[in-house]
Amino acid sequence: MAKMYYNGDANKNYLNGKTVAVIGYGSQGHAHALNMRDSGVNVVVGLRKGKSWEKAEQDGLKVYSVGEATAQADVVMVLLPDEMQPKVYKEEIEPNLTNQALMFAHGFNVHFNQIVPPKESDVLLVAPKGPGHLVRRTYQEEAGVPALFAIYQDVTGEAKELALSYTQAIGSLRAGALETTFKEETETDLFGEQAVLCGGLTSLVKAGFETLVEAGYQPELAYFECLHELKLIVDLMYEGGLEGMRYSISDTAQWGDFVSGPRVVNDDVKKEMKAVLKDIQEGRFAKGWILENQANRPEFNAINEREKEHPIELVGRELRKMMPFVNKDKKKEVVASASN
Ligand SMILES: NC(=O)C1=CN([C@@H]2O[C@H](COP(=O)(O)OP(=O)(O)OC[C@H]3O[C@@H](n4cnc5c(N)ncnc54)[C@H](OP(=O)(O)O)[C@@H]3O)[C@@H](O)[C@H]2O)C=CC1
Ligand SMILES: CC[C@](O)(C(C)=O)C(=O)O
Ligand SMILES: [Mg+2]
Ligand SMILES: [Mg+2]
Repeated sequence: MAKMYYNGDANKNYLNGKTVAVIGYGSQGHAHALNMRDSGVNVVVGLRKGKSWEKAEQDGLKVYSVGEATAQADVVMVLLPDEMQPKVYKEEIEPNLTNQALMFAHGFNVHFNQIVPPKESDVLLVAPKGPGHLVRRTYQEEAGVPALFAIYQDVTGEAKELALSYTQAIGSLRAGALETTFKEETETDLFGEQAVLCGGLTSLVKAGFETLVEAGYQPELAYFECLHELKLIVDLMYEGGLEGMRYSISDTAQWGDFVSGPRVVNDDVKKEMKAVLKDIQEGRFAKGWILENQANRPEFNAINEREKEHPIELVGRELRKMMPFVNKDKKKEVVASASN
């Protein structure tokens, strides 16, 4: 089994007297900044003027331009959207780097050579394995989201101490962290979000919903069956793995799980998953995403608009209005993140 790191493995004083600049205040940025602030770390936020700037100030944080935040920090955590990072790094972060440690939450830009860090800096990543809003919410619940950390460059000999101390300060050592490389983090994160967590899941949900609706069943029922209940089932998997979930479902469901699950996610699906992984490993996915951004995202925007109008979204929006308990906390987060 891989070596796991928990709270007892971190030097909790390592960040004392140091300043951490969190660049960006979106999903991950707000969570890292607030969790570290609440853990007693001196945090500043680096941003451009706008919605996030106002929000970070309202949250009681000190906000500066990206360059000013970088210049005064000992540690610089880059939490801008991946596609924005190379430009902001070149124009505002790099000119203000002396020997600060440079950190990321995803290895994409370093691994695919879009950012070439200076030789004088420790370079590392701390990547929570969960959405930023849950990194914040679980921290407030005295829990945490697991994380990966990786050292790309260790000039001071202290990079691992920093990684662990940082991981502790955002609450992730409560759940456990493990060491990886920039390559492994980048490739597995991209694969997970494309094949399983986001791409695989949304396609599975839509295909199930469409199958029921096309067969004449009520859309509201199909929404409850294929989307709403998914959270309840996944919560059981989160708590007790596949076995824990199967304990709670009927034996009829479990038999259907065994015999029909592999018919749906069959060998052809796995073959396609392997092809997706290969595109990631060989840089084709990264190249396509970089080019899509250079062209101002024509395909991304078109698909995004189309997806918002999918019947499952239309019916879901109406049904959730009648279930305020479903998103009483999330409502605030979604409104806030929509403004980022
Ligand atoms: N989302 C997640 O949960 C996860 C993300 N990651 C990684 O974390 C990193 C951050 O991702 P994520 O949190 O999703 O990013 P977001 O899209 O949520 O970040 C948006 C933030 O970046 C700011 N920003 C954008 N452009 C600029 C700019 N030119 N100058 C200054 N600030 C700017 C925005 O400010 P403004 O309001 O002014 O637009 C906003 O505060 C990425 O590397 C991602 O891969 C890793 C694990 C999970
Ligand atoms: C699953 C998507 C993710 O990788 C994440 C929340 O971990 C991301 O890039 O947002
Ligand atoms: Mg991820
Ligand atoms: Mg990701």
